[in-house]
Amino acid sequence: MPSQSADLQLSPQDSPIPDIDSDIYRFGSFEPVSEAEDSIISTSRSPLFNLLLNTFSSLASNFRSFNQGEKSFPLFIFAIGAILLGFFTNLLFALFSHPSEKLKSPKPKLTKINMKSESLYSSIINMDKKDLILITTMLIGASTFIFRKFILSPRINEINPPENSSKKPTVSHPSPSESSKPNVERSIPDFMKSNNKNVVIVYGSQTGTAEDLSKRFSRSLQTDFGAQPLVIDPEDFDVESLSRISPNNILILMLSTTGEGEATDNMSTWYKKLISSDDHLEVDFSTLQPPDFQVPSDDELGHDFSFDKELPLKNLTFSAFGLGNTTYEHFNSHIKRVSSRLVSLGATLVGPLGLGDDDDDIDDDFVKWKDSVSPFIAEHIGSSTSSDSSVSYVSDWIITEIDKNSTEFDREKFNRFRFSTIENEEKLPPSEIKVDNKNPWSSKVTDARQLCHPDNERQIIHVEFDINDSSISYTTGDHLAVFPINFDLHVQSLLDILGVDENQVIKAVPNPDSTNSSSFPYSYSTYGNILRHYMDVTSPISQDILKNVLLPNVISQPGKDFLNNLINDKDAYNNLVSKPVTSPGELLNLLISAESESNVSNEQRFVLKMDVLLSMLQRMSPRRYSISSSSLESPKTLSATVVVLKYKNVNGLDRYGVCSNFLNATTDIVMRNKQGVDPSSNKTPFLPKYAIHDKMMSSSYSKNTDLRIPIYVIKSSFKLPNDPSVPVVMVGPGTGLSPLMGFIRERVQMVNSGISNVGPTVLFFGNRHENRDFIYKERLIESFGILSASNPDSKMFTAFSRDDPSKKVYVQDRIYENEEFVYKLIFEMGGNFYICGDAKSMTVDVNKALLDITKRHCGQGLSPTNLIEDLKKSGRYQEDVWF
Ligand SMILES: Cc1cc2nc3c(=O)[nH]c(=O)nc-3n(C[C@H](O)[C@H](O)[C@H](O)COP(=O)(O)O)c2cc1C
Repeated sequence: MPSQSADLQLSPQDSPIPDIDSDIYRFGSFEPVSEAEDSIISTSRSPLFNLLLNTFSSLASNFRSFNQGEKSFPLFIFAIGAILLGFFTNLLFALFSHPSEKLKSPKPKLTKINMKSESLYSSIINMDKKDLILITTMLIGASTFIFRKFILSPRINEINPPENSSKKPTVSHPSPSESSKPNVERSIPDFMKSNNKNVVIVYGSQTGTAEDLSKRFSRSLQTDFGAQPLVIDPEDFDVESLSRISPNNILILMLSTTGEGEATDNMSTWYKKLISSDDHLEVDFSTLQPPDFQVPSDDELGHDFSFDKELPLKNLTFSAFGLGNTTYEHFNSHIKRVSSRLVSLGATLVGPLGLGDDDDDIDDDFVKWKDSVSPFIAEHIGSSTSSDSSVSYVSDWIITEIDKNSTEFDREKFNRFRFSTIENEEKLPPSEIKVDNKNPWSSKVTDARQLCHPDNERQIIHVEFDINDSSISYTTGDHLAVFPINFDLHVQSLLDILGVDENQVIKAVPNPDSTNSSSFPYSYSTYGNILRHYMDVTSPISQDILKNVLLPNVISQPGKDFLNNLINDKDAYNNLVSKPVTSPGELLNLLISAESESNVSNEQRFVLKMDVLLSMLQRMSPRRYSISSSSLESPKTLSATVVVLKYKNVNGLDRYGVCSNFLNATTDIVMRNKQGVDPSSNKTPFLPKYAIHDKMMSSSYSKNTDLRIPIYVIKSSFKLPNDPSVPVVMVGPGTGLSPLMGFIRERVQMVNSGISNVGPTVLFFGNRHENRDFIYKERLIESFGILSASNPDSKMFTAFSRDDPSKKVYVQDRIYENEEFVYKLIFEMGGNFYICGDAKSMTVDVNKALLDITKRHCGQGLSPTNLIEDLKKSGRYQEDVWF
């Protein structure tokens, strides 16, 4: 793969690692400075002044490095202790080691002091009481200022543990506004003004849904109401500029909730500034300090408006839609809190607050909200309705075919297998490259193998990534996000409809008239690569995109009729598109067939252009998996355990999960690269076909070429207890075993490293057949051998549901069989309980089992529901589940 070759030459040792030990030595013991420095310092300042200055600067520098995550909390406390110790030792040493001098010397006259030779003692002795009081006050004052965060808000560390932030690499994006100075490039009103926009849509999205809905909403506001919307990522703009948005314009928030009721990563800076509280779920806004909002200039406000410091968002009007899932405890809490906060700062909410539920039909929730809120928005901005709107379709992209031999062609920017949004990233050392969803790291796949018997109904695979050459770090229980490559079937059908050569170089730049402000990572690519790597060519196209993008590009009446039927009749759309999960290529072929059947003339026939196609498709979104390795055991390698998704749709056609099948295809490549054997020679070829698989398996391709896949890590709160002696009871059937495998290996590692008090580790694992899909069998047996030797209460219970057709057993049955043991570990010994896997049936059944056994064993006077509630509140009940 043509990526990162230069970066890979760098070993982690090449990266600038802060020298922690020397920091402590230097600050704590006042290591002598060089002669040159010495002369400058000693001729200009007294030793006491230097001591104070050094102490303050050491305190400040340590605090800065801790705050930026370069230093862990224990190290930081240690360093501070050493500095203060150094300060007082120097002070006491100076006073007590010169008793004779103290006795002998009368107070020297100030005019006689030779600064170069003045001792610390003499500079102290020269002070009168007032000086001492002044200096002591300064020291206390400065320390209070430096540690104000801890003094005023002692729980800040618990929310943002420095351990996590310490793993953050140096950020190479332009940082969000650190001062309240308006930065024109990061100012929403300035950007709106220069682009002539009157609606700004801000999306907070973790996996792309909110981003996609924002773009759809923007297009429909443009087409239906002649609005001039702009879709932005909050990471690129300053929240402080909201106060300057023109009262005649409108802000629309489209925010999804993630984690346990948390803000998405791209909203985290805005969120922290708006709701800077240690308890993000229950906040009394009146006690919060608002962000340092920018003061609008007179010409930014009409004569009816004024700026009010107490209500800095008084001139702001906004609408809001949240994306959430009712199965989560804190349903849509992100949008609810941000909206209430804006209102508390004076902003006005127009239309209903939309609360989309991903557990049901979030698309439907969005469409209903959009239809109800759009007239309010149009009225606020004084826009016309579609009938007299002149706007129809505006492409998001301007696409130009480029001759590879022309001077316009920039080879440096061509076809990088990288999603990077960072300029000149390849010139930076890997340790300085921040890895996140906008900037994943193409990580080397070091292992990929199938875990189930080849005849099993479904395959589960183990994939391992090497993160040694990147700034990625993880802790056990975190999640891995993977960007897949599309399989050939849908890519090829789109290339055929476009009628282009997939290797033709093209330049794709965002259309300045479009509402979409994002761009491809590199502007030069090929038709084939854009469709393979960057776009979602599998998910069905929504009704409003059919209406706003495709319909305006269809000329023939039969073509329009075909589309209008899908746009206006929800049942027709469901039957033809959503239920069969019809891909964009399949749908376009149906349109083309409809025209052919009606004998539409060649001039009238639909012709697909790349810019129209790109405006129709969603961006490729990363797929999220629980990490199945332990960071204690393998900090530089992480693994995922993935079930390969294949099924037949309502019409009996094959449907494939894009990422799981892609990862499955890598098992061949890895096996060939590792063992030099060609595994596909003796088995039926993989379906669906991936070009990368065929290319890397072809005889002309070097076996030494690394297979690299773009990934990043998402922090999770699914964690083992800090105290290793706490018992853990874990339930994880199927791939639910994934994060629990990481937990088990972590505890094995603890035992192996000599920790003698590792508490009981109990696993309930289940699958269909013991001899076909008992994944990680040998590893589990080995692990529980070690764990039970260290603690006899460490046990593994298995349930294989289809081995005995007369009696199906599931994990919850094993829990009932061992209910006393489970109750004792959780409620009598204060253990943690973990569930991982399918959120619908399995989680419900296991929760019922937990409640039942609690009822039976808790005894009179105790409420089983309260006990379970307490378990949840104290963080001892944790779920990592998927839908
Ligand atoms: C790991 C994870 C955590 C989530 N946590 C919550 C939550 O606490 N509350 C909620 O209402 N929805 C929660 N959701 C549901 C998402 O908000 C919902 O699926 C949304 O459509 C995702 O939008 P996005 O793709 O723009 O990030 C969570 C989803 C995931 C994957």
